[in-house]
Amino acid sequence: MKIIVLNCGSSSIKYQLFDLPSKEVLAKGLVDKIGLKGSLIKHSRKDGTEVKLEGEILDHQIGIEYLLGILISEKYGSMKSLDEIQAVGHRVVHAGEKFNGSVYITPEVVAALEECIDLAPLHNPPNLKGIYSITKLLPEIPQVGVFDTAFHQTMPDYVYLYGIPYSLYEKYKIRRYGFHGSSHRYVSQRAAEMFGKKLEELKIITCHLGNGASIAAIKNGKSLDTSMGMTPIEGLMMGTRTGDLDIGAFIQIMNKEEIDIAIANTLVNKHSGMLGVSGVSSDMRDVEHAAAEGNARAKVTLEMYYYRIRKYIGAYAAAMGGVDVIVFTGGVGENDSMTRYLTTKDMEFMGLEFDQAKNEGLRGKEAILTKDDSRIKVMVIPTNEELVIALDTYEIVNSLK
Ligand SMILES: Nc1ncnc2c1ncn2[C@@H]1O[C@H](COP(=O)(O)OP(=O)(O)O)[C@@H](O)[C@H]1O
Ligand SMILES: CC(=O)OP(=O)(O)O
Ligand SMILES: [Mg+2]
Repeated sequence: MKIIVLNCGSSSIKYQLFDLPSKEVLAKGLVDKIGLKGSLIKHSRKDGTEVKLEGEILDHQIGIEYLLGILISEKYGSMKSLDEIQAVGHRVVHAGEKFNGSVYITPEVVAALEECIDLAPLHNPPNLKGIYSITKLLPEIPQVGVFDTAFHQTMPDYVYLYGIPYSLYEKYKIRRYGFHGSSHRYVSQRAAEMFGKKLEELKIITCHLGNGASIAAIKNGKSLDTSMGMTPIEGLMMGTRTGDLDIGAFIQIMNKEEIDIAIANTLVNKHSGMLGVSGVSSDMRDVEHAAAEGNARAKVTLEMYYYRIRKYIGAYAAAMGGVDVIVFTGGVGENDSMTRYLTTKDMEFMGLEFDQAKNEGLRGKEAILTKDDSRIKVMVIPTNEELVIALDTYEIVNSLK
């Protein structure tokens, strides 16, 4: 069965064409700078054929028309006709309290996701544009929604409630939801396989460190807690997002700078985090480079970044009454040996014996980074959110038959 996986962001679409059940990726690519100057598609096929096409891509639907065109083109395509596509799976960031798993998309599901726009104003609108576009372009094809929030719906009420008047939760569903659920789910399952134990018997801390970053405490296979909250701003310091911030400080900033809600939102989402503190970049490699050249603000940015992760690891170990595995994933977690070392060193007191020889220089592949007799294992597991989406889509579409 051929399945397209779409991850529609505000100005980009990441896509992959899967063959299931073989799990083979037949093609993948990125439509970038949608609605901006210099929009383009980068596409690559299983056999290594690559192509970069520039064109006017004014909106998501045009972007999807382009990518479908490439998928069936004679020169770069992987299919003879669009009739070969049997399902489309979408990453949708926010599904509120309605869904604790992936679902077949119906008009009712679309309406429920539209209701979540206020909870994720930056993410849900482009995700929905992907669904609207496929509904128009391929109306007969079943679509499945795979939600970032779904995996964390197991969090108990004392974890997800904020200390605000309860009526605000009742009226507006203001509570913690958590994100990156497909990634936390995937790497925790892989960690159990690599450990050779059942997921239901393990206490796992998963650190998803990409541009957006979150940590989860997964006890007996269920998400107990995660660092992101109602929005993907809470928790770790990220590329451009603040992470945890005193609301009093935020009110002061709005007051002193005389900024409105829209600007304040941009400030905490796009101009903060590593970019805001360092003044250099939101990209870990650039900040590390600047720090190595002696840039003091870049150095303190890195220290802040590592420290927050350590603090959450300690908190989650206590919350779960112990930890068996700590997993690193996402662009930073998979590639950056310095981050892995500085966030887990000196933890012998809790039974973690880090092995720097195994860590140094390791990039983008599965590995265990602790000494063989270390009670707690530290692992690197490259995430694969697209595969999770493809597998869920496959299962749901098969169950419809
Ligand atoms: N070799 C590397 N060393 C350090 N950081 C890296 C490396 N490769 C990628 N990164 C970092 O990973 C981050 C992007 O993570 P990624 O998971 O790809 O992002 P996204 O959340 O957009 O999917 C960037 O901060 C980037 O600097
Ligand atoms: C929810 C979220 O933070 O997603 P991303 O990491 O893709 O920005
Ligand atoms: Mg990612």
